[in-house]
Order: sequence, then C-alpha cells, then structure tokens
Amino acid sequence: MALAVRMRVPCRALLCAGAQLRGAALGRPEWAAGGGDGARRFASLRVLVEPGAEGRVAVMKLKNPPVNSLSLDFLTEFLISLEKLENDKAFRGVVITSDCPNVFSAGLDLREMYGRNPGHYAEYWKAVQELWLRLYLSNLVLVAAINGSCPAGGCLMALTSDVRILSDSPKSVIGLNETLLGIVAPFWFKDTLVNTIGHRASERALQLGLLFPPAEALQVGLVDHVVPEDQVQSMALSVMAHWLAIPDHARQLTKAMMRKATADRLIKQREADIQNFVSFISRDSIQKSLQIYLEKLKQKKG
Ligand SMILES: CCCCCCC/C=C/C(=O)SCCNC(=O)CCNC(=O)[C@H](O)C(C)(C)COP(=O)(O)OP(=O)(O)OC[C@H]1O[C@@H](n2cnc3c(N)ncnc32)[C@H](O)[C@@H]1OP(=O)(O)O
Repeated sequence: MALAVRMRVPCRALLCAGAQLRGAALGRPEWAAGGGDGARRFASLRVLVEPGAEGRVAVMKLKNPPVNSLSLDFLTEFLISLEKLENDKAFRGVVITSDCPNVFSAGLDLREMYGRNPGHYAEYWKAVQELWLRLYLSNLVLVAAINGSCPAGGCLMALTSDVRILSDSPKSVIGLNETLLGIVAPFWFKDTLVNTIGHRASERALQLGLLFPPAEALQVGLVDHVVPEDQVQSMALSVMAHWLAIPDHARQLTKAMMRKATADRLIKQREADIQNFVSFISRDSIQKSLQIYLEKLKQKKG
C-alpha cells in the first residue's frame, strides 16, 4: 500500500518533489501509533517523531546512520513526517535533532550526486529544494538541537530553523563548506546564510568553506546558544517554551514577512535552478572533485 494512502494525508510534499513512493527503497515503513501518548509518536525507517512537551511540541530525530546524510529516501521520509506534523493542529513546534552519535547531518548525500544520470540528479535536487522550502516557510516553531557535526546541507537544514542550539564539543562544527569539495553553494543556500550572519561574514565563510567550532559559531551568529552536549535537548525545549508564549498567528505572519522574499527567489526559478544543478553536477571536473572527496573520506578511516 502506498505510504501516502496509509497516512491519510494529502502528500503534496512528495508530489511536488516528484519523488516516487518507492515502497521497496523505503523499506515499507510503518507509521506506528505509540502507547500512552497516543498517535503522536510515529516513526519511519529514518525519522523518529516523539512527543516533546505538553503535547504541543514534537521532537524529530534524524536516524539515517552512520552520518544522517540527506539521501533521497531520507528526504522523502522527512518531508512526509513534517507534513504530518504541519497538518496536526495540536503541534505548534518541532525540535529537530540527531539520533546518530556525534553527527547532526553530514549534509547532502554525495552518492546521490556522483555517478548517476541527469534524471536522478533532477529528482534529487527537486527534493532538496522542497526540503528547504518546507522548512524555511514552516508555520511551526523550529528549533535545531545540533548535537554533532553539521556541514553543508546539514547546516542549511539548521539555518532554516528559528533557533539553533549547538553542543559544545570539538566534533560539533558547522558551516557551508561546499568550496572544500570543489562545488558551489547555490544562491538560496547563500541567501539563508546571509539572512543569518550578514553579508561580509557570509562572503568569508562561503569562500573559505569555513566549518566553525562552537565558540566561533556563536560569535558570528550562526548559532544562538552553545551548551554542554547533555543539555542540548533540554535547552531546545526551554527555548521552545519561550517562542510558544507568542500567539501563533502573529508569530507566523511575522516569520512569513521576514522569509517570503528569500523563498520567492527560488520559487520563481525552481526549474532553472534544477537545470543549473544538473548541468553543473554532471560536469566531468565536478564529478572528479566529488570522487576525490569521497575517496578522502574513505581513506580517513583506513
Ligand atoms: C549549482 C549547484 C552546485 C551543487 C551544490 C551542492 C551543495 C552540496 C551540499 C552538501 O551538503 S555536500 C556534502 C558535504 N558534506 C561534507 O562535507 C561532510 C562529509 N563527511 C564528513 O566530514 C564526516 O563523514 C563527518 C560528517 C564529520 C562524520 O565523520 P565520521 O568520522 O563520524 O564518519 P566517516 O567515517 O567520515 O563517514 C562514515 C561513512 O559515511 C560516509 N559519508 C560521510 N559523509 C557523507 C555524505 N555527505 N554523503 C554520503 N556519504 C557520506 C563516509 O564516506 C563513510 O562511508 P564508508 O566509508 O563507511 O562507506
């Protein structure tokens, strides 16, 4: 049975993303209603959703081991979970965190961008766009509880949140490091960063592909709080309570006012952005850079 049918919600996210409901690839996840706290605890293979506080807050745990790379299957499941939460009027806020030790997310899955065909690159990029749009324009209060390394696409995800809490650990580096891979952060990645830390700091961070350690991330404004590792989630819930004290309609309209122009820039040129990505990523030189980077990651282990 198709996942969207089982959920009984219109699955616009997936339709927009053009993603097929690939039951086999998804491992046919079951959306299991939980025990005492009812239907609001659910899980797919790669995303766990648990109740956070007072039934109004959900905690979404990214669970795509080993490093929570944003594969197409992961994006598909994440978008379904998010849509489910957006559609449930009981929820007002979501804490996004990682279930993988020491890594919030390793960013876009390099295997989706290396050695595939143009059709696959287009499908993947559409899903990445959808993730960004859905998160950036979410009516929910989003708090990123960043409990580990947070490069590139992981950082983008965190930047879409309303607040970022980073664990105080040497592994918890955060930034848009695309240039280190020989690739270029698209304009909407750049816009999201500029909206957070300003133009000059973004110019430096993007060109140098900086991955900021916690103290520097705090100083530049990339994150809002740095706390000991074991306090990331409790801090996220306490910050959430502060944001939920504001009436939703006023906060939501204000958020939309602040973010709409940035989102519209992509919405107006989604197809051109996909074509640009496909032609860029298909270049021999870019494929070579990705191959070298993947080999470096493998060698690091050996
Ligand atoms: C016009 C448009 C242009 C294109 C724009 C594209 C924008 C791109 C955005 C991105 O997000 S690109 C991805 C950037 N990510 C990174 O640079 C992070 C790379 N990973 C790491 O630095 C480390 O893995 C880590 C996250 C710090 C974790 O380190 P740890 O020591 O815990 O694990 P590893 O042994 O390094 O990795 C385990 C395993 O996972 C594989 N892997 C790591 N990252 C990725 C990834 N992003 N995609 C796919 N696979 C990844 C790694 O190769 C290892 O695999 P195996 O050797 O076990 O097979």
